Amino acid sequence: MKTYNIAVIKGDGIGPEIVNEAIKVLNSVGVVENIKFNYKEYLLGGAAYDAVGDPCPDETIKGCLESDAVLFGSIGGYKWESLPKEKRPESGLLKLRKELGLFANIRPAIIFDELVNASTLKPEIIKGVDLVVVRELTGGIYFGEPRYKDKEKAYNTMIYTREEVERIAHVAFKEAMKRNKKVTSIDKANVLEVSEFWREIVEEIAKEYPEVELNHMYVDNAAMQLIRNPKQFDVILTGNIFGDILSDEASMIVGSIGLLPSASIGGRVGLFEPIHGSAPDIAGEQKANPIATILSAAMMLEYLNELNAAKRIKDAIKKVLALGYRTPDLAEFDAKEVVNTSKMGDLIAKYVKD
Ligand SMILES: NC(=O)C1=CN([C@@H]2O[C@H](COP(=O)(O)OP(=O)(O)OC[C@H]3O[C@@H](n4cnc5c(N)ncnc54)[C@H](O)[C@@H]3O)[C@@H](O)[C@H]2O)C=CC1
Ligand SMILES: CC(C)CC(=O)C(=O)O
Ligand SMILES: [Mg+2]
Repeated sequence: MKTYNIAVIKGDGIGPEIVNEAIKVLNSVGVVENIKFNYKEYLLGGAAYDAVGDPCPDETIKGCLESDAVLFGSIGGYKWESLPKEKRPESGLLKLRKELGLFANIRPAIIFDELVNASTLKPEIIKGVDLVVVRELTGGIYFGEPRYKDKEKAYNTMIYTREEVERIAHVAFKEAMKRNKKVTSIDKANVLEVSEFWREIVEEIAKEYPEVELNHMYVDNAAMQLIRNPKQFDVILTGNIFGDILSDEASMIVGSIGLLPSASIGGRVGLFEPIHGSAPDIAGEQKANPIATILSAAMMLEYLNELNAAKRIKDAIKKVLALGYRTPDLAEFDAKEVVNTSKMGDLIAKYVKD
């Protein structure tokens, strides 16, 4: 039997609800695939601030580094919005990503055939969508110095170094080599020097991957093209803020933000989390869709090279959707039965054994 030590960070808002379902599914698939998971919980975000006065305690960083992988829910909420920035949950998450060296965030947006009607876009536009956003995660404007705010002015700095662009470009081109060999690099090079620089370096790295077709797109056009014709994209390579925004947009192409998982890699240990936040508007109500987190657990299994177990989870999700079970976010799309967070987890945990 294989054993993995998993650092679990439930976080705030819907975080505990969705992570509980992912653990339920992992345990179920572990039984059939002979895998044991040892979970150890750590605090991050608002929960960590409330407990120890720090949104990213050293113990959490250390615990993650000592684990085989990290499973994370979400952080943030109204309660902590007026704290000084360094004490806010979001700062805790940014610090954790930086400390763990997780510079690459892989966010696949793949339509389930069972959900082709689950979009405001026409089925012919979205059927077959299979794209992945490769988002730079530890640089750009979220981290750039100087940053400043007073009553009269405020600013942030979008900065990328050569090394940062090179390494994320390699991740995107390698991803494209495993897929349809197309990279669209998204920037704002018509206005920003940092984007011009990004573009030049991406062009240089592209020479090492002659089989991959590279094109560039301005981010405003990309936001429109994602809706107009999402199937033109294979791998989207972009910076921290643009990737954050475009991946939330991409989630609505496939039906709901509650469906998109992610893997953050680049350091000694990978971290797996849904792309969405802590959804304080529905927290504690068992309304959240846990599929994004369960798919993140499947990405974690792929990272651990447990490919059969990962496939079982993805197949089980398809099966449950095909049977017409929907959480409230997808209730209006071919639902035979609307179920809560826990019931959705139960169903997926049941069908992973089939
Ligand atoms: N990685 C993380 O932990 C992230 C944390 N946040 C934080 O989360 C808090 C809320 O941020 P928002 O801008 O409202 O974004 P959000 O992603 O939490 O929620 C946006 C909307 O999507 C819905 N939603 C999100 N996840 C869902 C799910 N699994 N099932 C069904 N509906 C879902 C919410 O109910 C809400 O209406 C903030 O404090 C924000 O900073 C935001 C994004 C990422
Ligand atoms: C809350 C932020 C720190 C990040 C974010 O929105 C994301 O990673 O999707
Ligand atoms: Mg985001």
